[in-house]
Amino acid sequence: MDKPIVQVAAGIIRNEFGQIYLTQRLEGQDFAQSLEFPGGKVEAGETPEQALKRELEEEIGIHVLSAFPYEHFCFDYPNKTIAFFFYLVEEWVGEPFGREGQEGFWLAQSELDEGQFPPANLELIRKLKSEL
Ligand SMILES: Nc1nc2c([nH]c(=O)n2[C@@H]2O[C@H](COP(=O)(O)OP(=O)(O)OP(=O)(O)O)[C@@H](O)[C@H]2O)c(=O)[nH]1
Ligand SMILES: [Mg+2]
Repeated sequence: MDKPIVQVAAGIIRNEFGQIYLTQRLEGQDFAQSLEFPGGKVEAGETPEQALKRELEEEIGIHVLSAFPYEHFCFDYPNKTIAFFFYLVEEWVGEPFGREGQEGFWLAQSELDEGQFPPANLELIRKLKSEL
């Protein structure tokens, strides 16, 4: 059987100090405990940008004012293929926090460590670090 293709929209939320807001995936989720860029699955009838805005409200309680496409790629996991839409978010209202009980924190872009993220994030983290 063909693997399902899931679309995921996530935000690279960067503040005026060049820090990025990350959250830790919860116990019971896939890749529990690994770090992630907040976001989630695009639902039927949504554009990736609409999904991004909804997910960032739900997961970290911010209202996104503008988001720019940063990277789009597909990654094959054993059980599914994920089509990722990563956005750079530098304008929002509210202070992000782990609204679903997950840990959240700011980290300097230079301190990102690809080893702490799911494998799909490898090239993205390298790109973010290479741009400094
Ligand atoms: N949000 C996010 N998901 C990622 C990243 N990297 C990565 O491999 N993923 C994978 O992409 C999928 C995202 O789905 P999710 O679990 O966040 O979906 P969701 O928020 O809609 O949650 P739900 O399905 O529990 O309601 C997961 O399989 C997750 O492991 C990332 O940086 N951010
Ligand atoms: Mg999510």
